[in-house]
Amino acid sequence: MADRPMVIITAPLSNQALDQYASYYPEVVYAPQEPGSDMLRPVRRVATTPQEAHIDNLASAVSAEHSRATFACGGIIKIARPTSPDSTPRGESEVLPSTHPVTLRFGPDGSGNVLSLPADANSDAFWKLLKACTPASFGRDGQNVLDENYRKAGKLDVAAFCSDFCPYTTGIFNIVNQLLVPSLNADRSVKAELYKLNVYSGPGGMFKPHLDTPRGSTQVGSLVDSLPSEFEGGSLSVRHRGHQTVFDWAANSANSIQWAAFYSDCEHEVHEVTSGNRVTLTYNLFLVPRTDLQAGRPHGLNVSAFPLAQLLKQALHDPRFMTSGGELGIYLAHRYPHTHNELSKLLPSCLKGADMAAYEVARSLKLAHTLITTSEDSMTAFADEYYEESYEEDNEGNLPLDEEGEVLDAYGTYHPHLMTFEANHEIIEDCDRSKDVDMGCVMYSGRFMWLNESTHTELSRAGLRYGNEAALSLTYTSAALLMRIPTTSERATAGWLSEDELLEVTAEVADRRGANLERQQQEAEDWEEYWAKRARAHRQQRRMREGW
Ligand SMILES: O=C(O)CCC(=O)C(=O)O
Ligand SMILES: [Fe+2]
Repeated sequence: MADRPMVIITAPLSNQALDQYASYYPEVVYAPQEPGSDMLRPVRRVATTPQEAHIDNLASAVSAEHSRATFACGGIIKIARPTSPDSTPRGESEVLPSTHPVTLRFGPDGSGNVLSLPADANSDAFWKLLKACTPASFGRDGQNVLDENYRKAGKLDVAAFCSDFCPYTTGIFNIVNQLLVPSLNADRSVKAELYKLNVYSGPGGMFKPHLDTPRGSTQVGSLVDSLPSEFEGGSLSVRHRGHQTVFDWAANSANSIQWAAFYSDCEHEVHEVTSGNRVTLTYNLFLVPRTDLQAGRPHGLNVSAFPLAQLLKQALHDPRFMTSGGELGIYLAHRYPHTHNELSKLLPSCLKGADMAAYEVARSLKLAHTLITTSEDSMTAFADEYYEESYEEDNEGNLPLDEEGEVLDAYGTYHPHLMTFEANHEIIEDCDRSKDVDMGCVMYSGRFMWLNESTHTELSRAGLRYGNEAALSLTYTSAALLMRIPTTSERATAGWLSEDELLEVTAEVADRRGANLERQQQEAEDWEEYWAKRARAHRQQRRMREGW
């Protein structure tokens, strides 16, 4: 096949699949998928054509954006105690921000009792707080459950307490805003809404791995403030795409407020509190329109300065890049809450970090683009149904299929969303191309190239089942951005290429096609056999993973 399938980065390969694969791509370098794993994956392919060089460059720009993406941040604010200046070393108090002790009022009407933290854990006021708390439930399989093996904590709902601690005045909020909402799009900001007071008491207080249940489509994250109250243990681990940040607050717990903020799609857990009381305020972080813009103030980022934008531009100018057009795909770094079939409504306004950067790049280059869901859970049922009805007739053979008609990529890996994508295409067949983006669908062109891998299926499995509240109608989904790359002739019309460049590449392609026809046929047969084998292995893996 002269046109080798152009999918560049995808799921790991098993050793078994390697031999066959290597005969087609001898230039690939393989490395273990993770330390100790016997699964290997291609990590570097030496580009042999201009087309491959563009794809390599774009892929590394995407991975750089993703790895830089900040998913959690945190800090400390000392409690200044004017009555006992010695409790805070001099030099330190000058450098670190400080605040006053925190006053809590709680009780049925939020005002019956008063507790000022820090306080003696054996004091009456402290005991009253512990007594006022009720056991904290969490969401499991759509139900609110109390299970002390999964979460052992007390809680006060927001209506049952008030406090004079404010994340806005202490500066926490500004940091969260700067770090978690990149200033790409100057008309957005984040707002914190107080959610609960929790007490994790030692020994035993903890909350096992979970994702915070999204409480609205604009929720982007959570903020936890640990109030001054001494405890041991109780560290908070936050994970995202194989990276982990641990917030260990025990050492400074007695006399400071310590905080952490993280994106909603980060799995996190509170490790066991071994002694003392870990008292926290939790806030939900929502995206809101920014209101502090000043007329004439420069805002917004120059998107064309992104490496991805520059490289993509170069590629579009090159007549040898994706000659017959296609879809360039980027799996998003974050997951987003959405209701079924409503992804396009909620996104892109909620896109975060690297995802937003990629989206803005597509937009600024005026490439048709869309966001598709890639979560198996929500979409396979739809895809299967579609397949039953009409997939076979509609498929032109552009994508490799296994014996069951599942869509595979060039490495034989099953991508459920490709099927979904087909289905979308069918449904919007008659619609106006210019409306594709609004409708959340894209014309199917038969060519997909992925610039990165989807890692979400492996990560945060707990998040699918455990939330901090029973899930309502919202769930998290993995998603991908697809950009439609125009064919060379479309690019010539749009001014990306000159007529001469176009003629040159058209002649080149015609020559190559003629000379290689016979070899193409042989290779196509080999590929078909390879895909069928790979699909069998993949299905077996899936069955094993899902315990069929
Ligand atoms: O207390 C913490 O550090 C985190 C609590 C938490 O994950 C939650 O309330 O959902
Ligand atoms: Fe949580």
